[in-house]
Amino acid sequence: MSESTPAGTDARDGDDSADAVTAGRDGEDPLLEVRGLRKYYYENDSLFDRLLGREPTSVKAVDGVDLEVYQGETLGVVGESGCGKSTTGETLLRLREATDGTVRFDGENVMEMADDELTRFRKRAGIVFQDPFSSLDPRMTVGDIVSEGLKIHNLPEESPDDGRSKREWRRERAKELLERVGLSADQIDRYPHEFSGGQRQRVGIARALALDPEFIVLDEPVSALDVSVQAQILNLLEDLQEDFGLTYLFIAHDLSVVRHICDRVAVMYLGEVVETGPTDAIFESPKHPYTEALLESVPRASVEEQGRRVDALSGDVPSPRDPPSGCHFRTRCPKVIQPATVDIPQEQYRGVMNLRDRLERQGFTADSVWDTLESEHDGDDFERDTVAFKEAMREEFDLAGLSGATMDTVEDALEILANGREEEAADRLRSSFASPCEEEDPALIGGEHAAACHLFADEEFDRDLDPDEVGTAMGGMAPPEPSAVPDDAELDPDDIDDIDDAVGSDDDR
Ligand SMILES: Nc1ncnc2c1ncn2[C@@H]1O[C@H](COP(=O)(O)OP(=O)(O)OP(=O)(O)O)[C@@H](O)[C@H]1O
Repeated sequence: MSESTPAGTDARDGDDSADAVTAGRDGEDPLLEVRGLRKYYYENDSLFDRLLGREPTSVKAVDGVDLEVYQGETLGVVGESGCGKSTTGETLLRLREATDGTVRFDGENVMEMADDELTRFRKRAGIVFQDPFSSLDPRMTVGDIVSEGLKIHNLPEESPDDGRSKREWRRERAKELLERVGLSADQIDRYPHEFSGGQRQRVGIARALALDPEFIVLDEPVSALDVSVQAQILNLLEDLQEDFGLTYLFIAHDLSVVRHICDRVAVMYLGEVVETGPTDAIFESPKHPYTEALLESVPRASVEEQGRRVDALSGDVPSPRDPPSGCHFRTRCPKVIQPATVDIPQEQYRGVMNLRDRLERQGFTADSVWDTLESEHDGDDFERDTVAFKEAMREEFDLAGLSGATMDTVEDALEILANGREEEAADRLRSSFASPCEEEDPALIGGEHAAACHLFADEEFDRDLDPDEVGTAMGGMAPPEPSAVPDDAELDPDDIDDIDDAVGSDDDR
């Protein structure tokens, strides 16, 4: 795949997708509009690599993202680590050059901005980074850190009328900003190491505010902080938004944080937006199985709730060096669609697909199973027993209890695998169990609350799915239902209010 792949060449960039993402606030143009954003990193791409005959590999960190953020709102971007959230934030600010796509800010194409235009954009759009420990230069005082942007932009343009030098003006401005974020002006000459994590993040926020921006990317601004300090920083961000009319893109992996600060949410998985909608809709009736699984993974407060917690997101996010074909989530999706010829319990279909994925993409070998069986064997004379091998595999992949032709195919594949022919075993499973989810990357459809999932591929979300169309293809599954929402996720709004009173208490100063 080349860097120059034009936007609009795959299913995700089709008309449906465009309709979905433009269905924002009625008649209002977004402050920030992102279309078909791609950022691929290239590895093994140096002259040295080429001399050694190594093929360059692309890491599709962001792969066709559409977003819009309206004036004064907070759009949350959530997803597990490695889904491309930070790369999206940094690329849309042009801190990284995009591989493809457009970003419009207040109607201007950011990707085409040069020199003065780009400088003006950088004043209007800022960023707060996740890690308050590494994002502040330890050799600079907080005053210099906060006023650095002013200096770079040569502000103030004219010397102040009151006789102060530009430097003195910047120092005063830094003091005002420190106070505005809940620190003391007296702390201006201190160094980052003299501050707590929460205080450092306040410094990072003051730095982002220095140029009077309209739009700020908040890249996991509270993830590195204790929960009580998180609430204080979230309150501060909300106050600042109100006072200065700020617009935020708020990146987080923690849905409980997003719920209380975001107006709308975009859920990312492996470089793509898989669901987007108003925050309440996302929490109360998630549509995408990935969003449902993320919600299930939100820590519950009460012991009772913890008992109900399920390990909804098993396995790791696949590598963006080799994303799965079709729907990227299909290798972990509990609702992956069965082909029309198969109708087995969904857990077992998931098990078959897990085995296939391990064989096809994760280098799973029969030898590793034999080694385990040997290590569990008591006596000296271990003999390879295919029956024991198949039994172990059935247990590992939830394959017990199958019957008929499905069982025959699985048993066949396990027999082939036991003989060390991994590729052939995968082929056997693929020929009978390939899912429609593997074929095409689903488009983001559904208007204001949109999802990219084959379960909804051709229809509006609120209709009943036609059983003839998906019928056995869904393995007897009902169409997705709204998930229970953990109302008591870690940050209760009441907690935030309570903690608000504590802002300014000694523990964070
Ligand atoms: N400079 C780089 N070179 C190669 N790959 C990269 C580079 N930067 C990021 N990546 C990869 O791109 C993918 C997306 O990374 P990104 O940091 O945007 O994800 P994220 O969702 O923000 O995760 P996190 O919450 O861990 O920061 C990851 O697989 C990451 O390893």
